[in-house]
Formats: sequence, structure tokens, C-alpha cells
Amino acid sequence: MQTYFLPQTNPNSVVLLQITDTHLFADESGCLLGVATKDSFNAVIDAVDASARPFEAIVATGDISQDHTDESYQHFSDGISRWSQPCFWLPGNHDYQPAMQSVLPSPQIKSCEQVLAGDYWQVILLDSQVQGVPHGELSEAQLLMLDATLKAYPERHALILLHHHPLVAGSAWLDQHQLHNNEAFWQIIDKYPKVSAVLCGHIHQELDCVYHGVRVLATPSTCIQFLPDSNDFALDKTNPGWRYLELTQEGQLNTDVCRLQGRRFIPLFNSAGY
Ligand SMILES: Nc1ncnc2c1ncn2[C@@H]1O[C@@H]2COP(=O)(O)O[C@H]2[C@H]1O
Ligand SMILES: [Fe+2]
Repeated sequence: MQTYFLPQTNPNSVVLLQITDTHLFADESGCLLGVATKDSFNAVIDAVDASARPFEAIVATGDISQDHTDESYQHFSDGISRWSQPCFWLPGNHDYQPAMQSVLPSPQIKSCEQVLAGDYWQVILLDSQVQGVPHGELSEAQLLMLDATLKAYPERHALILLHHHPLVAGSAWLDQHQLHNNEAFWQIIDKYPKVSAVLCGHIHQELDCVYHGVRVLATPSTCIQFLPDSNDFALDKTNPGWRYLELTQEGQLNTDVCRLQGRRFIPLFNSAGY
């Protein structure tokens, strides 16, 4: 297992920036349902920069590429390279891991399973991809790694990252693509009171709820958004977004979602899917 040590630079907290579901193409004008994903990704990066809000690391929770190409991952790497902070990423259902690895080793992007984030927290990154299908599943090896990592650092508050949502989010078409073996996942989580939150991507919408006594968070994509509580595929009018997570010394997690302003990235609302 690979562990990264993120130093505690601020005595009170560690702040993470989450970027998810960028769905980039090799072709710089590549579109997903009418949205040029490289443009919306770059607009998010510009907006993060303009806000001048400090963060210690970036987390990217999957669906980085839409077309499986090395170039799409290079575009992601180039996009975040204006920042010096490290980026920890994990795969989503649309990712192609051999192409993902083509940009590694990178001075900035790490594909480790554990980040010791400052002195009080650990972040665990899971691979829930089942190649070729949209739903997620955690292999026996991933479940064992999760259990062993939580057991090894019982004094640290834990934030768990994976692409797929490990609960019903309220849209039947999307919930069929959730983490399928989520009972096994929650059985492990239930054993460790220091697990504070689970953070995912995949559902292209903001979610903030409590399940099994643990906060479950999901975050808007940097491109298209899905309409919440819709049993059939439907796009939402909300803008591309991103999330900050502040992990405090006392074990509190403060978080908020930001979105682009204006109406620059309008998808094809009559689309039936992709
Ligand atoms: N109309 C649809 N019905 C069911 N699944 C879909 C539909 N359109 C797209 N999908 C899949 O559902 C996934 C949800 O988010 P993804 O970005 O992983 O990519 C999506 C597709 O793989
Ligand atoms: Fe996605």
C-alpha cells in the first residue's frame, strides 16, 4: 500500500479542494452532451484561482477522462499544474487505468491509497471501478485495505474517498449504477467510530446527508449536472462546481460547494443519456 504524508502547514486544519467528473477528451473541443468539457474544467480552475482560497491538496474523485486517451489525462495534469499542491486521484467508471498511469510518475499527481493529512486525519482512497460497466464494486483486496488502514490509525479521524455513491441517492436510473456491494463497505465503516465522512463523485450533483452515522458527500461535476430525484435520465440547470473540505484539528469537517457564475456551459437538455 502507498501512503503519502501531507504536512500540517496550518496548526488548525488541512483544507482539500475536490474536483470531480471532468470527463476530458483528447480533442480540446470535445463535448459531453453539448458542453466542451475542457473549457468548463478550465473555467473551474480559473474560478478556484480567482477566489484565492487556500488549500493544501487537490482530490480528484474519478471520471477524469471520457475517451480513454493518454492526452485526456495529460489535459487534466496540465490544467492543475498552475498549482504547486499535490493531487490525489482515484478512478471512476469512465477511466481507463493504463492511460491514467501514462502521466505518472508526476511531480504533482499521486495515486496512493492513503494520505496522512496533517497530524489528525487520514484520507483513504478506494478503487471502486468495475471495468466496462457504470456501477461500482469494491474488491476483496480493497475492502481488506480499507479495514487494515482504519485499524492501523485508530486515533486519526478518517475521510474515505471513492467514485461511486455507496447509498441510494434518489434517482433510479443513477442508483442502478451505485456501489453494488455497499453492505460490505458499511460493515467495515461501522467498526470504526473515527470515520467522519465518505466523499464521492459519479452522481454529478451535490449531496450532503448522514448514513450509518457518517456524513456522505457528493459534488457537482466540472461539466454536466444530473437532475436530483429524477427516476429517468435528466440534466440539471445548475452550473459546474467543486468543493472545499476543511479537516480540523478537533475532528470537525467543514465543507461547501462552489459553482461557476453566469450561463456559459449549457448542456443539451433533451439528451437521453451518453
Ligand atoms: N440514459 C441513461 N440511463 C442509464 N445510464 C446512463 C444513461 N446515460 C448515461 N448513463 C450512464 O450512467 C452514468 C452516470 O454517470 P457517469 O458519468 O458515470 O456516466 C453515465 C453513463 O455511463
Ligand atoms: Fe461522471
